[in-house]
Amino acid sequence: MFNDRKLSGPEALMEAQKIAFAPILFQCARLLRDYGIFELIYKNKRTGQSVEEIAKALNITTYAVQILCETGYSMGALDLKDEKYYITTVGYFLFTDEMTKVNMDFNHYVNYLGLYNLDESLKEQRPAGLHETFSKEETIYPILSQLPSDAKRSWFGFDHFYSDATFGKLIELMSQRGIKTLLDVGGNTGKFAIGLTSATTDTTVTILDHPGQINVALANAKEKGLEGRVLGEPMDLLDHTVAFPKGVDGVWMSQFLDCFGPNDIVNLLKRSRNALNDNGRVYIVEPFWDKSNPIGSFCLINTSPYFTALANGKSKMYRASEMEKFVIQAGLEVEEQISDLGFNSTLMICKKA
Ligand SMILES: C[S@@+](CC[C@H](N)C(=O)[O-])C[C@H]1O[C@@H](n2cnc3c(N)ncnc32)[C@H](O)[C@@H]1O
Repeated sequence: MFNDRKLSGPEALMEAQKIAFAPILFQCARLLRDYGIFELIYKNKRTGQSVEEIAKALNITTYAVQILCETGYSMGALDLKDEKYYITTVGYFLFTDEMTKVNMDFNHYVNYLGLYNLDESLKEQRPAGLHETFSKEETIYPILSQLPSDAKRSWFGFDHFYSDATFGKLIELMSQRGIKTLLDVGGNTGKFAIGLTSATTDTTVTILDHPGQINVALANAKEKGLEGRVLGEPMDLLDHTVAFPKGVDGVWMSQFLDCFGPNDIVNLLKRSRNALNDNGRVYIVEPFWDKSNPIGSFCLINTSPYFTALANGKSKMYRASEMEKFVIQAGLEVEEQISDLGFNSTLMICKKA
């Protein structure tokens, strides 16, 4: 998928340099965006902008403009002709594309410093980057709502960008299934629970998550007049001795199982199976990277090291074929798979085997 084009030796060596200098390109691209340089050059796309014009318009030094624009030129985001900078399509996407923006913010504010500790994280199977930057907790999840404001905004921005893109279609699908009782495991700030209960008259959704997230979800539900239909049970979902509430029509897990390693996934699926009534189903929503387009696969594969260094040291973005094995190990079987939901997501509907 990624290596179809044959490169000449010099082209391959240039690609290798882009990787070797990736952190520098990344930081310069971010500041070209955040200082408004890309936008200014775009607005003056016919005439181009000199270093002096950019420095004057944005009230920054000519030295800063030179440093950032020269790196911008080297990465293919800017063109330089007759001492004037012009924006390229890559530069245009770097400051206008929403996916690029959430990825960049997530990588800067959440991942950048902690990724320095990827080595120990991999060897010691713990999020050493989290421990060096934000918290000594075992995983990032209990402290999500206490992260520094930029990190918190970027984490939730990243999470919501990818799940919001699927929720419209998923709510439409799920509201037609006649579900009365649903557990939303890892329901986060309640976006799906609120969406589904708003689209139906008799569905009740119980969110299982850390207390910080449940409090936010219940407050959000109350604001929409949905108290009593969106409920919450705070729990540490990694404590596999605690059963989920039983006799439900469905267990919903959206962008949740990728937060765990294989053993925990199988245990969570077993507990989900035990919660179902006879006709109940487990609904898994994941952006599997083997079911995605090349841009989606690239983003998903490169999200995995965040799980290693910052989130928990054990999990990753999975392939659908890996998840199918976990489903079988938990005594379930895949009844139906619906792909191409929003941003490369797949809904896997599972019943008791
Ligand atoms: C990536 S978010 C997914 C949120 C939401 N389902 C969505 O589709 O956007 C994972 C959620 O799982 C929760 N979570 C992860 N590990 C947990 C644990 N051990 N106990 C309780 N909640 C946990 C997190 O707090 C977070 O709300």
